[in-house]
Amino acid sequence: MSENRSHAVIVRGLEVRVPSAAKPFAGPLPVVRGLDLTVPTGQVTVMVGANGAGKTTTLRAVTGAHPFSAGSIEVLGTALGPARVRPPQGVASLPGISAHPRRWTSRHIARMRKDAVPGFDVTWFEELLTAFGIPREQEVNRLSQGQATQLGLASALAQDPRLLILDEPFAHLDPLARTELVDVLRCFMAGEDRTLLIATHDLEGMERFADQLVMVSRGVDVVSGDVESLRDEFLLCAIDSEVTTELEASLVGPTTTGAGTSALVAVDDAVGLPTTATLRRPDVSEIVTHLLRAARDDAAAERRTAR
Ligand SMILES: Nc1ncnc2c1ncn2[C@@H]1O[C@H](COP(=O)(O)OP(=O)(O)OP(=O)(O)O)[C@@H](O)[C@H]1O
Repeated sequence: MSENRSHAVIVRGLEVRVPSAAKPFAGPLPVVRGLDLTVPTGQVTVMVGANGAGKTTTLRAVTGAHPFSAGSIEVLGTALGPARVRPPQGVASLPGISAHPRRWTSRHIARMRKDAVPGFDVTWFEELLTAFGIPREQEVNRLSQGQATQLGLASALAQDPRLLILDEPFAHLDPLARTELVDVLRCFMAGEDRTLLIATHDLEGMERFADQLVMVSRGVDVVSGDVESLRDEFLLCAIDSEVTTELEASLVGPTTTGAGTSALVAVDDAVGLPTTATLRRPDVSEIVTHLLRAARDDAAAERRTAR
């Protein structure tokens, strides 16, 4: 299998610039700065990162909704030009490329999608709306934020895409709707040749669902790999004794509370821990939380050094 067939998305050295809010007359500033991303075909890739890390901007570039200034993007074997473009056929995303007129109802959207998107399955769209409990005649501008998200998801899923790109699909969903969406996405992935790229802060229920993890910090990918390998690479340790500077150097993203210090530690470094330390295998959410803390602490240390 060529790399293009084995990867639904290949991003190399991506740079995306946005206008500076602080200096509106200055040129656009890069907020994605040399990012690499590969999304294996047939797998679920989860993109994580702190607020403002550049996840949405990256996904907008990958869906052709935002121009990029350097690097390359290939989606389903098609190279995207640096200008704003339509994504190749077979790609659906949330939020979609075009916003719907605010007075439209789901019936208008079904009609428009059916005409515009080859393979749009109106029956599946209607079934998803029923499952999500979206009122058919409600105007889009009168839907709650969670319902608007569900409408967008139904519209994306009914396109029967090979590649589904979702930015924060769980935001605004109640716990039941969230759980049901994970089930819908599991069904989607059970289909042949399906790939999911999802940016989320919410990793609950992602065990045994997420295959690949990409962590973005300040516009670059700082960690990427398959979830099970990352879980094998680290242990979660709890230390209830004093953490010396030497010991701290081997801890990843440590946090100290009254109950002691908790951190990730590379499996090879675990031998250097105090004998009273307890160790166990971390889950995805724990890995991400500690890696995010490590990235934030590194950024703060860099800023201090630069002063
Ligand atoms: N249109 C814009 N104009 C100016 N700045 C922007 C614009 N879009 C994004 N940015 C800036 O780019 C940076 C990255 O934003 P982005 O939305 O990609 O982050 P994110 O990782 O998706 O964050 P979050 O998790 O909070 O959604 C932020 O500093 C943001 O303020």
